[in-house]
Amino acid sequence: MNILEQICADKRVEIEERKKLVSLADLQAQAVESRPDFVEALRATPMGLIAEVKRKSPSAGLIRDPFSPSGIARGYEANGASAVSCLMDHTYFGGGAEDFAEVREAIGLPMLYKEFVVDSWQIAHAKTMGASAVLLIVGALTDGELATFLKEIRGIGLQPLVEVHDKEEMLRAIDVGSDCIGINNRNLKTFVTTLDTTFELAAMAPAGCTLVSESGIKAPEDVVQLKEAGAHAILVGESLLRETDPGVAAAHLLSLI
Ligand SMILES: O=C(O)c1ccccc1NCC(=O)[C@H](O)[C@H](O)COP(=O)(O)O
Repeated sequence: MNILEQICADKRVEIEERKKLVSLADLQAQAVESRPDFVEALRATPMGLIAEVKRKSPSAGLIRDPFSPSGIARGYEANGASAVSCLMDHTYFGGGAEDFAEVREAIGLPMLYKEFVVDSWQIAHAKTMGASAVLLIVGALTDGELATFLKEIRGIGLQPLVEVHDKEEMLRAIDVGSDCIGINNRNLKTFVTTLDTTFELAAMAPAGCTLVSESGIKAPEDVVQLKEAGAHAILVGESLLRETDPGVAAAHLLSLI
């Protein structure tokens, strides 16, 4: 089993346990305020920045300690981020609902529910948490699951960010009608990370689609190259979180755009 399969297998068990405490119907019955538009925010500047809040990852290990989700997110907001991605997974990324709620309270930017979605429960949960967008990883889903989850996310007024890593996944994302596609430069099976993934796949994105380049983005020059390749936005975590002031690092990353 590769790491993505392992995370998703564990996630299915976790969600079954969580459903025993809060059912899908309970989540769907909760009244929720509408949240700011994620895609509109990404398209409002020459290069949208989705800045990530995560403590650790399987590829990088511990990234930042001590860790203040709200402090980091406020820094991102003050320094030009368009949206914040918050990791929901605790086991592998050290995140969770507490981090998401803390960030939600601290900032007004749209938030991405960055999770390994394998069950409709998570989509309803994203809405109750105040997310604007939900990640769907094509490599972790069947075509049927992808279509169902995409419809459910849109049906409750949220926006799907559909993540791909190769040509076949890009075609699957397009076939199902994705209009916001994230090209992950990291192979989630091997952890090999190269911006060439975006350079190779960007031209496949349909006209009108919002294109996000994800992972391994470190320097202002990377951002210029990704924009030239057709990316409208970038998703960045580790390179910001390893700096003393992640907000200032975010501003620097966008400094050549
Ligand atoms: O990053 C990992 O190790 C990882 C492993 C398995 C599944 C997902 C994983 N990462 C998710 C991401 O791709 C990143 O959190 C995101 O794109 C930001 O990447 P980076 O700027 O390189 O932190």
